[in-house]
This record gives sequence, C-alpha cells and structure tokens, in this order.
Amino acid sequence: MSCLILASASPRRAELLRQIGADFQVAPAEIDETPQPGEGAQHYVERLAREKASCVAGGAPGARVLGSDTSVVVDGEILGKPESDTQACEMLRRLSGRTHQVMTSIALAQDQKCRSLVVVTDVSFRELSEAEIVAYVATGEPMDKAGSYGIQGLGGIFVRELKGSYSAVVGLPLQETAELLADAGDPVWRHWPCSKESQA
Ligand SMILES: Cc1cn([C@H]2C[C@H](O)[C@@H](COP(=O)(O)OP(=O)(O)OP(=O)(O)O)O2)c(=O)[nH]c1=O
Repeated sequence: MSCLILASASPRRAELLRQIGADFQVAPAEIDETPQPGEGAQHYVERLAREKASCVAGGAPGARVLGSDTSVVVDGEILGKPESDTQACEMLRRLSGRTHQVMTSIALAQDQKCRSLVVVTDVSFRELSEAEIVAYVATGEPMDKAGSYGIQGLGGIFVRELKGSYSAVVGLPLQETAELLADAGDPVWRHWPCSKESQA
C-alpha cells in the first residue's frame, strides 16, 4: 500500500491521526487561505482541504495525501485564526451566549484523484464575561485556532453543548477520516498492533 502523508502543520491533526493508529508522515502544505469573493463557508473549507491535499500530492507521486481545514462559522461568516489579540477578543465576543458551526473538511488525494467531505458541528457557548475573554486571550491559546478557541484546552469551559463530531472541532473528524482511508483500500485497523500471541 502506498504511503500516507498528512498535509498539515497542525499538531492536533497529527495527534488525532496517530490516535486512530494510522501510519503516516507529515508534510505541511503552503496555500493561500483567502476566501474567494462571495464564497460560502462549506465551499471554502472543502476547497482548502482539497488544495492542501492536492498541493502535497503533486510532489509525491503515488502517495495518499490527507488535507484538512477547519473554520468557525457564525451568521454565515467565516472566522479563521485571529491575527491579533484584539481580533481574538472580537471573535470570542461574537461567539458568547450563542450557537455557531464548526466546519471541517477532509480531502484524500492520490495523483490526480481527490475525494473530500465536510463535517458540520453545532457548538453552543455560554455567556462569556469580558474579564474571562481578556484572561483567555492573554494565555495565547486562541492564536493558532479557528474562531479563537480550543475546545480541547482552557476554552473547553465555554462550551455548553456540542452536536456533531468533537474530533472534527479539534481539527480532524475521526470516523469520517477512517472511512475515507478504508474506501481508498487501506483501513486503519490493518495497522493496529496485536497484543495477543499468534494462535498458530
Ligand atoms: C475550533 C477549534 C479549532 N482548532 C484548530 C484546528 C486547526 O488546527 C485550526 C484551524 O486552522 P486550519 O487552517 O484548519 O489548520 P492549521 O493552519 O492549524 O493547519 P494546516 O492548515 O497546516 O492543516 O484550529 C482547535 O484546535 N480547537 C478548536 O476548538
């Protein structure tokens, strides 16, 4: 079976892919993440996941390349990673006391072929006080995360309810990723270690 490459600089994605026992290498993709004029959120995340996967696949003939993108969407507006503390505070104020969508797309490319899907999760925040928004941004945790929070970190205390895939919010939907790899002919369970002695 051809090798699997994770086209991502995200330590969370690598950790999640390791969690399900996949055997892979990491090669981050450098692409322009600017949304196209009038582009819808689902289209945007899927396009980026496909571009990340295809960009790395172009330089790795025969390899299976997994790309992914996560964006937070509120009132149809895409919130990416904040560029400043001020922007992080603004995003958190917008998310306070309401429900937003986290959209994560995964794409698996091999040579010219590419399969992709989008997972949408509803996340509801309780009301956040100004003091805790400022304290949270001061920790630095929001800075490399879409929507300026990490559900898997300190930001977990903001989340009242989640409907959908927790792992997709962190950056890689585990069930759907395993399904995409299985459809491509290499289910992750084939790489799982066996703790039992051979019965032969
Ligand atoms: C909402 C949310 C996002 N995130 C992260 C997942 C992604 O790493 C990041 C969204 O940015 P992305 O552009 O999807 O990914 P990235 O720049 O980190 O890595 P790459 O493009 O190389 O794959 O936000 C969390 O870790 N926790 C959360 O709760």
